[in-house]
Amino acid sequence: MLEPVYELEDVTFYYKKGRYKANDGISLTIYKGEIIGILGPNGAGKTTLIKQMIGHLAPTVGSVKFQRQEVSRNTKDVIKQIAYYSQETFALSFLKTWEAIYFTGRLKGLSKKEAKQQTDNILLRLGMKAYRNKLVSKLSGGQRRLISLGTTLIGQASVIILDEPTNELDPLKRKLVWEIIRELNYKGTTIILVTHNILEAEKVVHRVAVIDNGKLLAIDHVEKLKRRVDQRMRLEIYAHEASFQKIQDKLESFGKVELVEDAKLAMLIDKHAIRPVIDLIQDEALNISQYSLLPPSLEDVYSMLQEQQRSE
Ligand SMILES: Nc1ncnc2c1ncn2[C@@H]1O[C@H](COP(=O)(O)OP(=O)(O)OP(=O)(O)O)[C@@H](O)[C@H]1O
Repeated sequence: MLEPVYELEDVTFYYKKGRYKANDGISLTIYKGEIIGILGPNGAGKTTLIKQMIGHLAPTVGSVKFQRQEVSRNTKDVIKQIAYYSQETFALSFLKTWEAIYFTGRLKGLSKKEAKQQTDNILLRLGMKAYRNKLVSKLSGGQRRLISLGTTLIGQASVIILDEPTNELDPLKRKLVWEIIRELNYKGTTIILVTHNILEAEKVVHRVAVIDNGKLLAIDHVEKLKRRVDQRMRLEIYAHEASFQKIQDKLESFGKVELVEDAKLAMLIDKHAIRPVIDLIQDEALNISQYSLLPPSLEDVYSMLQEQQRSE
């Protein structure tokens, strides 16, 4: 039986004395032991939603329950059971790295011995043992984010909310953080993950909630969401920037062509349109250096949902 951890019903939140609606009728359930990704563009309302889940904000309308308790009425109790990693500047910069983690553990109620043991393990796991006596203020931005993550990990909460945990990290450290997230989940921790890094998150999350304009556009398992676009393929085209416009004009009638990286365009095409599209891009005048056809990704689902919402 799936056990609900969070139950959100019709959550609506207004900023600026009721003039700005940041969350609009969001209903969803988060279950014990899952990794759920909350995806959405800047300003979609993700952080506002999370703030209501940890009791920093109370919903204007609707209800947010954590293990059947209304969060806004039991915030002290609820907050003890959750660890939250935010994007905000790390407040403990005046401490040494081990102190920042250790004292957070003590504040969470750990004994001296337990806090010390967990601090040592966390520093080791984060690859930060060599920096244990360095002031947090003297660390690089990425290292500081790791220590901030360390303060989230100490205390071993059963529910962890991570807001952009891989921001500012180099590829190796990002990989480490995804590994740690998987390990925590393997041990039973429920993980709620807010991220823009869809490509990386796709490999880790079980379910995804897509939010845009304050509204929940979809919530489902990654594979089920992908089935919504499985009659299509993703075409990636590498070309010189000077040819982008020509390529976009030529392929316009088959779908939206997006610039995804410096020299890369991508589009979703119906399976029956593959042959005519491939014929078109053979044109030497387009200066295409390489192209590939791939199965659709979570990113494609995400773009499709946004497009659908905007055209409604
Ligand atoms: N304190 C505030 N006062 C007024 N409006 C706010 C406040 N905080 C956020 N907003 C507005 O509410 C909307 C949702 O913001 P929110 O921070 O929840 O989005 P987000 O999805 O977390 O964005 P990002 O990915 O950029 O962090 C935005 O349009 C934002 O401008």
